[in-house]
Amino acid sequence: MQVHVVDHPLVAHKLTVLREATTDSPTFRRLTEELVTLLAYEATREVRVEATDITTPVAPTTGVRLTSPAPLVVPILRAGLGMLEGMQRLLPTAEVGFLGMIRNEETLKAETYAERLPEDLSGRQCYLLDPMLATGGTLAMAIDFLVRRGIDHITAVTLLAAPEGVRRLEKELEHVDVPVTIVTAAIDERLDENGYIVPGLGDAGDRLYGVV
Ligand SMILES: O=P(O)(O)OC[C@H]1O[C@H](OP(=O)(O)OP(=O)(O)O)[C@H](O)[C@@H]1O
Ligand SMILES: O=c1cc[nH]c(=O)[nH]1
Ligand SMILES: [Mg+2]
Repeated sequence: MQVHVVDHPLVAHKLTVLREATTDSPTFRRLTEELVTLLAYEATREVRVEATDITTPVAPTTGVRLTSPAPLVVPILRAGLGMLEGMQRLLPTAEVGFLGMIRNEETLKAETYAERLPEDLSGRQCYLLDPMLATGGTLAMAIDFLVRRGIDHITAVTLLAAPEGVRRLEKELEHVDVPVTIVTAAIDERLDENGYIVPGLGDAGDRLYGVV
């Protein structure tokens, strides 16, 4: 597994405003989208392309275009939904599938409550979207699910990651053949006793969509 922390002053600035407890929900949603677009630029470095012949107004030349089928983008509901538009801005032709997952607040174990993905995922490249990699349980379960369905290249885009979650994913993915990359805006200090990232930004889903 590769971990890529995007080191850029604009990312750091937007993340700082996002973290602030006083940032309201509309601003939080807008900043999430903007951050994802910046992260997506890095996350799509290995997007599959193929050579294509074109003719400019001046001369024929060879360029590249995204291979078909287009990559699959999978936001993990709820909070990952806030990242979808930012990702689609860079990959407008991507197909979108959905995974609904929730972490049990007591056991911290992830559960899947919804799944809507294309039937055939074999040989597909996938971008998983979830702002928070905390214990890593949610992403580990999502990655396992996608690999079993045939996805053969995964990039998970997160806003924040905890060192504990990154270590867990590294361990759990040791025997997974599919290449997995985590692209994140920051790796924070630690998890607290409730499994929240410290300093973090609180509950991403609640800050995007309200407390349920
Ligand atoms: O790494 P983990 O310890 O598994 O925690 C991270 C998960 O927790 C949050 O979702 P939550 O369960 O709060 O659902 P929500 O998006 O509906 O708020 C977050 O969006 C991740 O999916
Ligand atoms: O800090 C955290 C941990 C899990 N989920 C969140 O939304 N925030
Ligand atoms: Mg939540």
